[in-house]
Amino acid sequence: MSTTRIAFIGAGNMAASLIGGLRAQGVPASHIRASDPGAEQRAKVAAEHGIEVVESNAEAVRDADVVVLATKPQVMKAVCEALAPSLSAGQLIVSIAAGIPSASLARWLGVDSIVRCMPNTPALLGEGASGLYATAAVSAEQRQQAEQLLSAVGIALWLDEEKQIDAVTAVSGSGPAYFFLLMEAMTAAGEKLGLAPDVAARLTLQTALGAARMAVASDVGPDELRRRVTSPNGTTEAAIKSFQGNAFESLVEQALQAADNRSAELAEQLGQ
Ligand SMILES: NC(=O)C1=CN([C@@H]2O[C@H](COP(=O)(O)OP(=O)(O)OC[C@H]3O[C@@H](n4cnc5c(N)ncnc54)[C@H](O)[C@@H]3O)[C@@H](O)[C@H]2O)C=CC1
Ligand SMILES: O=C(O)[C@@H]1CCC=N1
Repeated sequence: MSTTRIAFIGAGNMAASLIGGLRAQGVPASHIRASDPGAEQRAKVAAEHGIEVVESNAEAVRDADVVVLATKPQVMKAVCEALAPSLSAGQLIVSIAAGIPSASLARWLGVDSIVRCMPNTPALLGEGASGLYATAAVSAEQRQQAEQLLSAVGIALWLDEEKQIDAVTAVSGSGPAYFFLLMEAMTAAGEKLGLAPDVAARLTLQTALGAARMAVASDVGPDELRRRVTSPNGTTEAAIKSFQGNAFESLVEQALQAADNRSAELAEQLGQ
């Protein structure tokens, strides 16, 4: 990783999270370059992370070992077709775009070595969770390069089938937003119960942090940790009964299914 040169095509939210995580892990600014058409975005990411952010995608990929495609899925075809003539042999393509199949990327770019991955924004703090899938043409060394890139910013798990990327998108790619939604809802409910807004917010955030840290550190699963909070006939039981009476698990399953479906739909719509 220390000598690998990485180019990010698109310097938006997810790219900035990855860049921030890599910089925090000690990857030198001189080894990371990004491109983005937005002047404000270029200035922001350059200032925040001390890296060069250029307007031209072709310039960004010059001398890069790894090219990370980090634009929205909707512009990926145009971006790849315009970028194809600027790529060099041996460069590894890593796409973080939701939905877009590796076969489409390979066709648009004229490149076979593609790693599709689905990271998430906590990468910014080194707490990311990514699933990775490599096409058959990706060499062992390139697999290692991709894994090093993503494991520098959190956990990185290989998948056997490309289709599983849709499920990873539903669980961890979009997942931070589900927890943020729960935090928003708990804070609002705490306020309704009479807490000052900042008190409700701080208690909610610290509880989320504490619960996540406990779940990660514990040798028992979240089900047992939940049981330990739940006194018979107590307050937690009342709340959990209310959640379950309102089909909480089924709600979560339906939400993740919707994300998985949307990922497949993006592939159908945008992968042609
Ligand atoms: N935001 C998230 O939590 C996650 C996003 N992703 C994927 O990451 C990709 C980027 O998503 P975000 O960062 O959220 O979007 P974003 O909109 O914040 O970033 C996209 C960036 O691409 C730039 N861009 C547009 N056209 C371009 C072009 N022709 N050449 C170069 N750059 C161009 C935009 O100016 C923008 O800054 C998407 O494909 C998304 O599916 C994956 C995992 C999580
Ligand atoms: O919402 C999206 O489509 C992207 C992919 C996963 C998280 N954000």
